[in-house]
Amino acid sequence: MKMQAERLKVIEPLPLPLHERLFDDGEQLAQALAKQVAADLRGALARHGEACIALSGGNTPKRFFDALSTQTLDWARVTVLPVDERWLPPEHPRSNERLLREHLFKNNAAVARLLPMYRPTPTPEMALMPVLTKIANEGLPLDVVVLGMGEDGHVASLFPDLGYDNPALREIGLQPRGRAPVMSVRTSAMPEPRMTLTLSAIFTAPAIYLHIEGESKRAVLEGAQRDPRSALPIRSVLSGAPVAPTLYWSP
Ligand SMILES: O=C1O[C@H](COP(=O)(O)O)[C@@H](O)[C@H](O)[C@H]1O
Repeated sequence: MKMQAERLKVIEPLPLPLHERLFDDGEQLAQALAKQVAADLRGALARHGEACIALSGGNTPKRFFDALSTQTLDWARVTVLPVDERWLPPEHPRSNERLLREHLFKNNAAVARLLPMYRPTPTPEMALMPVLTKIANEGLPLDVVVLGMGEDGHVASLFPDLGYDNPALREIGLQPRGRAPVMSVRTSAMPEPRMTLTLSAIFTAPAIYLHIEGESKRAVLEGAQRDPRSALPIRSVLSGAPVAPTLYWSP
C-alpha cells in the first residue's frame, strides 16, 4: 500500500530556465540593463565590426532607452530595429519607431542606424515582402534582443488571443526555427494591425533579455515558466530560446 502511494506522488514539472536580475526600482534596472546591453554590443563590434539589436516598444523601455543612449560605444556601426511595430505613422503617439527616435536616437546613440518596420502603406500585409527582405538582409542575425511582455503574456506582437490553434501564430510566429523572420498580425486585443519579428528571428540573438516591470507581470511570467500546458507566447520564448534568457525585473 505504502509503495503504491509513493508511486502516485505528483512530480512538479521543473520551471523553464531563466537567469534573473531583480532590482528595487525601474531606474536601477534601466541603468544596469543599459550597461549590460552596451557591453554585449561592444563585444559584437569587436567580433565582427558591426552590431544589430532588436528592441521592444510599449511603455516599459523609455528609461532603459534613455540610459542606453548615453553609453559609450561605436554607435555608427550599430543597427537598431523594433521587435514589432503598430501600423501607424512614426509621428503617432503609439508608434514604436517614435519611441525609439525620442528615447534612444539621441546623445551618443544619435548616429546609430534605424531599420524601421513601418512603411506608409494602408496595411502591413502590403509592405510585408519588402520589410521582410530588408530585415533578413540587413538586420539578421541579431546580436542582442530585449523583449517586453504584456499582462496577457504577449511578446513582440505575438499575442495569445490569436489563438493557440491559429496556424499563423503557431507555425510562423512561435516556430523557433522557421523561415519567416517577420509576420503581420491582426488581433482584437489591439486597436491597430501590426508587424512583428517571429521567434525564429528573435532566436538568432545570442543574448536575449526580458525587461519586465510590476508584480502582476512577474506572476504571469512565473506561471508560464512553471506550467507545461501554458499556451502563452512568453512560454514559447522560454522553451524555445537557444540560450536561457535573462530577466531584468523591478516592481
Ligand atoms: O504592444 C506592445 O506590448 C509589449 C509590452 O508593452 P508594455 O507597454 O506593457 O511595456 C511590448 O513589449 C511590445 O513591443 C509592444 O508593441
